[in-house]
Amino acid sequence: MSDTTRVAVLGAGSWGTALAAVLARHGSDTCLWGRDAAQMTALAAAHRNLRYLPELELPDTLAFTHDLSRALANVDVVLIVVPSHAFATLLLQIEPLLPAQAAIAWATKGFEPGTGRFLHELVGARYPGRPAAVVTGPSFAREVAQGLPTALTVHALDATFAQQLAALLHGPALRAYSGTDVLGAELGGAMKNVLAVATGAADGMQLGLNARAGLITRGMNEMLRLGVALGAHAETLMGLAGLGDLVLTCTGDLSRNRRLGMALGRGVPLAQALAEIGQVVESVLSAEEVVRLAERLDLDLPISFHVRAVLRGEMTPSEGLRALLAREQKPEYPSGLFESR
Ligand SMILES: NC(=O)C1=CN([C@@H]2O[C@H](COP(=O)(O)OP(=O)(O)OC[C@H]3O[C@@H](n4cnc5c(N)ncnc54)[C@H](OP(=O)(O)O)[C@@H]3O)[C@@H](O)[C@H]2O)C=CC1
Ligand SMILES: O=C(CO)COP(=O)(O)O
Repeated sequence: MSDTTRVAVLGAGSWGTALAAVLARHGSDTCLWGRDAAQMTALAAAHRNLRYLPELELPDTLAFTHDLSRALANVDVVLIVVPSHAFATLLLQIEPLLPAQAAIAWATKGFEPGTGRFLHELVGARYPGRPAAVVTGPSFAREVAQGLPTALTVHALDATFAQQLAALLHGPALRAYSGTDVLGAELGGAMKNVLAVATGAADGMQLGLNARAGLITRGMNEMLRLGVALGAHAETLMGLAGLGDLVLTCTGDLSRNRRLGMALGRGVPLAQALAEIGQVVESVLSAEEVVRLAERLDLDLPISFHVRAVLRGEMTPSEGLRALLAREQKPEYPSGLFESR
């Protein structure tokens, strides 16, 4: 990459806006793209994202556009931050516009809906051989926007690219680590959203702190079981991309997935809870894909399974909880660490 890296951030929601501001502040030549022309004009005029992140004053050096070809002209790196349901379509849209050498990164947490495919699989299939990286870790956009200390991690098969992208993000209040376990990093970020619905629901039902800790720990076990079976490295899942983000999302009320669980636990219908949150809540789609992957591998992931059932409206949170508590008594690790069924 040249001295000043040109980055296009695609997706002008809360996380795309926060990441674009960080990149611009830390010296990258950054352009933020959003699909809504009126919103992008308003953003450029106010130098704030009044809809998604009103508290953040955006740096003067950040450019804005709703024109994809303008956003992608001569870029070194494209960073995709749209919700997972929009990811595949956007990959298709950028194909004719992306410079041949540009690297592809994403901070989206989720899967391709309906297939269980990871986002790196979509990127790899469409752009074989390109440097590709996922940016993940425990990071509420609002806290990053406020300049509060945050640790992120960037994983790419190409360690040099992971390190280069981490260096672009890294700054006084943002520690960016790097690694090469793309699958593990993606799985952690997607699965913690599903597990946060469970802890949120328990908290919404006022089941206490013991229940919360039990669900987080047994949820971590599910993440490890599925991750290791898929080929993830356990240490990735025990790090920022897994445990770190699981703890944040299961305990932090800024989490939309936790808030969804809390609302469901209080008896609020799903549609009403989603409307009140008013932003993307990835667990609704990810729960389907986590269970799909587990079934493919013949793994029993009871918390994830019951979250999916509650999100499908097949059972209430209290029925889900009763079913979890009624499971047979057994050793904590029946067939060795991370391999229990
Ligand atoms: N917010 C956070 O703290 C973090 C979020 N993430 C992840 O980042 C991803 C994006 O989340 P976040 O920014 O929070 O979501 P928000 O709900 O804040 O914003 C979603 C953004 O995506 C845009 N969008 C929706 N559909 C499309 C589409 N089809 N094409 C283009 N743009 C689209 C929306 O545009 P419009 O306004 O026009 O609808 C909006 O700008 C998610 O996968 C999330 O899990 C990861 C880490 C932290
Ligand atoms: O991924 C996040 C923090 O790391 C944001 O979590 P929510 O999507 O639940 O708000």
